[in-house]
Amino acid sequence: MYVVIEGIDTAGKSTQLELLKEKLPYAIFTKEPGGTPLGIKLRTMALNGEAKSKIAEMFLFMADRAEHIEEVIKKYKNDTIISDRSMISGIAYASALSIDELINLNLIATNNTLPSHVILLELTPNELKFRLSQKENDSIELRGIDYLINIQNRMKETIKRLNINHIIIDASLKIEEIEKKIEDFINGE
Ligand SMILES: Nc1ncnc2c1ncn2[C@@H]1O[C@H](COP(=O)(O)OP(=O)(O)OP(=O)(O)O)[C@@H](O)[C@H]1O
Ligand SMILES: Cc1cn([C@H]2C[C@H](O)[C@@H](COP(=O)(O)O)O2)c(=O)[nH]c1=O
Repeated sequence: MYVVIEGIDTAGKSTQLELLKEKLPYAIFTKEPGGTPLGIKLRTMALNGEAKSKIAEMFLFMADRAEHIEEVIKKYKNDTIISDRSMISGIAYASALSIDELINLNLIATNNTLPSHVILLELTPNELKFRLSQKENDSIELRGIDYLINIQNRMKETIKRLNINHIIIDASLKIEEIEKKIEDFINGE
């Protein structure tokens, strides 16, 4: 089982992952970007805004993804893998290209490996504004509310086009309510 938790910055992914770690101690927890030794270096480059070209930035994330698929997802394919982000973020955030072009490029990077379960935490613009105001923002978060809400719409469109098994959860619900919905989805209920 290859489960991914998706959502724009501050949607609550880390909060839910911490709860899942307690519940599923046998699962492999991983993330993009930065789930491998090479990925840690690529993550720093991408998030520090070192690439001036949007296409170069996209390839930094895509190199991270290709390494992550090979070194983590394929290696543990018979286990329960839970990943913070996936190619869905890759396609949604790389808004310089069309979704169809990005699907093709990402299927090369992932060797056609798709998640079996996608959990998307969906934020309202107001809740996003509040949560961003409560933290120090990295170079991507500094792009603002409209940018991130557009990315969230692209995430929904990407999930639709890939036709993946998924659940969209209102990220403003109470933490325990979200936790229960995720648990039921993973357990196939
Ligand atoms: N259901 C919730 N209701 C209210 N606040 C929440 C909820 N879930 C998480 N938060 C708060 O929102 C903030 C962002 O949460 P978290 O770090 O889990 O998000 P994230 O999706 O992992 O963010 P990022 O992608 O930026 O790392 C934290 O302050 C967290 O406590
Ligand atoms: C996979 C991926 C991620 N991003 C962006 C999304 C976030 O702003 C950061 C990652 O930070 P997090 O705290 O680990 O969530 O990177 C992106 O732009 N492109 C991608 O492919």
